[in-house]
Amino acid sequence: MISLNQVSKSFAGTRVVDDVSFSVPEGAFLVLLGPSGCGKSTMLRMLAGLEQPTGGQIRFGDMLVADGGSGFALPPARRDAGLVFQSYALWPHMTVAGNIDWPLKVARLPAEERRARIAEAMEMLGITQLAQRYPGEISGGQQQRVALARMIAPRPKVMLFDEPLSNLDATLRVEMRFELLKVHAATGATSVYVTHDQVEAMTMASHVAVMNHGRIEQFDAPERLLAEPSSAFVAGFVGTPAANLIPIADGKWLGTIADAALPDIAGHAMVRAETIELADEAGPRTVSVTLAEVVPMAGRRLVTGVANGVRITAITDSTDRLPSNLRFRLPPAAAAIFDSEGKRIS
Ligand SMILES: Nc1ncnc2c1ncn2[C@@H]1O[C@H](COP(=O)(O)OP(=O)(O)OP(=O)(O)O)[C@@H](O)[C@H]1O
Repeated sequence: MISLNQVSKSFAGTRVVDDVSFSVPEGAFLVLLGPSGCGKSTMLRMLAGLEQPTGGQIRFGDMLVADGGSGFALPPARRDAGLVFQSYALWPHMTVAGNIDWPLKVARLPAEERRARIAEAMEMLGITQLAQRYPGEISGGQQQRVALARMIAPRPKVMLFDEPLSNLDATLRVEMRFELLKVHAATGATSVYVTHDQVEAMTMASHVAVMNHGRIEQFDAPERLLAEPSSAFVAGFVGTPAANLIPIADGKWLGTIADAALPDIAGHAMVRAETIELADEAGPRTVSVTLAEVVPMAGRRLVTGVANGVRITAITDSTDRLPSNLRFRLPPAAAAIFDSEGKRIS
């Protein structure tokens, strides 16, 4: 339903979005995931119509909304798209109901229809009892619910979210993820959600576009990013904990521990934390490490050690004794191999 064809964006000659193409079906929940500065907000702003691409086309269904080549851009108000930011941007002098009513007024809907839509949106976000309060009289989490209600009231076909939960505390953030998905499912809209938080992406998305330096590293279902990362960047960015990327050279782990199973190249081997064992004694594929940290996680422990300056994380049971001379035993085969440019080769 949303499709991008070779979309690029430059600011003063610097490309911040570089040749991006993908499409998602109607009703998808697409997450644009990547580190700060990778171009995800710029992508979202181009979808909203707040920025114009310098190259390529954006379509919502059959409707062309922007074409960098010809300079065509459908104005934001005619894209049937709603946008929610990190800052709630509510009108402080209007009540909750007034804020939600505002886009409906702008769209010149009849008063009765407006009243019904406000009630419906407040009901969906569980804020009916706040209708007559002012933004200054409600909490941050409630303000974000009002911002969401205001966005869905006009029933947009496309919902755009720019890190909408990052101002909320951790508990509220988890709760709001669920609320947001409920709203997404109830409206049937196609959503695009920007975040740098991979947990958010993994728990919410139907499709994820992992971005790095303005390009899409991988466009896939969340579980595929974990199971089959297409680059070292993706492997190191997703997962809790992310997989280890251990340098290899000349068929040796860390350039020092020979292993016939390793290819004779310089690059990185992906090794999942749960496949590393703790060892008391030296043996095949064991690496001496200096203990760096031990972190409890869901009844188990993440044990991180450093070997040759490389941090390696293993998962152990909480009851396992940590050897005084800590060693990690690497698995017989790496889960993936990446070349020196980070491209997956096996
Ligand atoms: N209006 C602008 N003029 C010039 N450069 C810009 C403009 N907007 C964004 N940029 C640059 O484009 C790059 C991508 O920015 P963008 O905000 O899209 O990244 P992001 O991935 O959303 O990062 P963050 O998570 O920090 O918001 C950055 O280097 C940024 O400085």
